Amino acid sequence: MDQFLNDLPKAELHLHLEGSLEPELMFALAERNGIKLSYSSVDQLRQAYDFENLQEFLDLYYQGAAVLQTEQDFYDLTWAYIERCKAENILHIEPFFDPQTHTERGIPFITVLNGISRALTDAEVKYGISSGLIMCFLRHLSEAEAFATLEQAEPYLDKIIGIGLDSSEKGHPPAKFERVFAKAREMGLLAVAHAGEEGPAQNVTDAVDILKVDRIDHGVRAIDDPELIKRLATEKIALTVCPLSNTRLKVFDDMSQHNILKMLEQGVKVTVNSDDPAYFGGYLTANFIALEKGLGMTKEQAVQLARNSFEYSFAKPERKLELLDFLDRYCAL
Ligand code: HPA
Ligand SMILES: [Zn+2]
Repeated sequence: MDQFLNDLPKAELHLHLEGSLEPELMFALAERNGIKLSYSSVDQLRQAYDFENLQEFLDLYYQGAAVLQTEQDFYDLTWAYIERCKAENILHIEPFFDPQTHTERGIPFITVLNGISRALTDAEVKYGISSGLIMCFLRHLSEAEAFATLEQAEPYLDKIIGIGLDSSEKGHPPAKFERVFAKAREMGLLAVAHAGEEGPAQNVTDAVDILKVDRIDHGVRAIDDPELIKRLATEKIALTVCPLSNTRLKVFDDMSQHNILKMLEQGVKVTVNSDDPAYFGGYLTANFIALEKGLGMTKEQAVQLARNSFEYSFAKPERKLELLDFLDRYCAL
């Protein structure tokens, strides 16, 4: 089954590039850039990845991102993730990046964007992996700062397909970003938002009604509102669920408690994703394997989850058909 899940053609729709920064690369970049880390070794750093909640993770995640300085650093970060995609038969990706994490430290927006998008172009040319890049606003920062970030992105909209909303959900509800999401949608960008990860089901409803998102990131707390679950299913508003992230951040005590398969049975368009794999103990295949081990996910359910990842991706219609065809042919083997 592990090999079947690894080779299963799939897309990843919820992956923070900064969250794919492995400790080894963090140390290498720190050395390259003459930065002193507050951990003495890769092992010591890994041991610190023991989180009680989202905020404890975010504190380390922002600290780690400080080693990213040059365009080449952002290229190397992105390329390391693409090599994992190649190894796991991930054929389409829609990764997130957090420009404000970098611009706040004085790294120019264009340095970040160029490094990432050059790697995404190489992924297409070298491996045929298609992609769409999503720029996230940090919700603990102000609306004005989100507007300033959107303005910085404006000359480069050919390199960005959509906007997202991440960071601390508690205390920063979707409504805070209503106007900036409206502006971004007017500019032709698609929209997603983290909602219902640590926050209530109401945040999922508000992300749909107020931010008018095309997809919800996490969304697992929607289960608390049966009417919302029905609505997500009938309106085909997909959720990008991240099982290992949810157990590592104690959204669920144990994988056996996870509700992804329950939502799948209820007709919700759920997908599997890794979120921040360098911090949460595994990439996309590891998340599928965790569902098999912890929840008894069947092959048929795995295929449906992979199918959803293509169907609810933002890939162009021709590419979507091609991706679904890869999946059909794999299943016919
Ligand atoms: O899971 C997450 N939630 C919110 N913000 C994040 N930024 C990276 N990962 C996450
Ligand atoms: Zn996330």
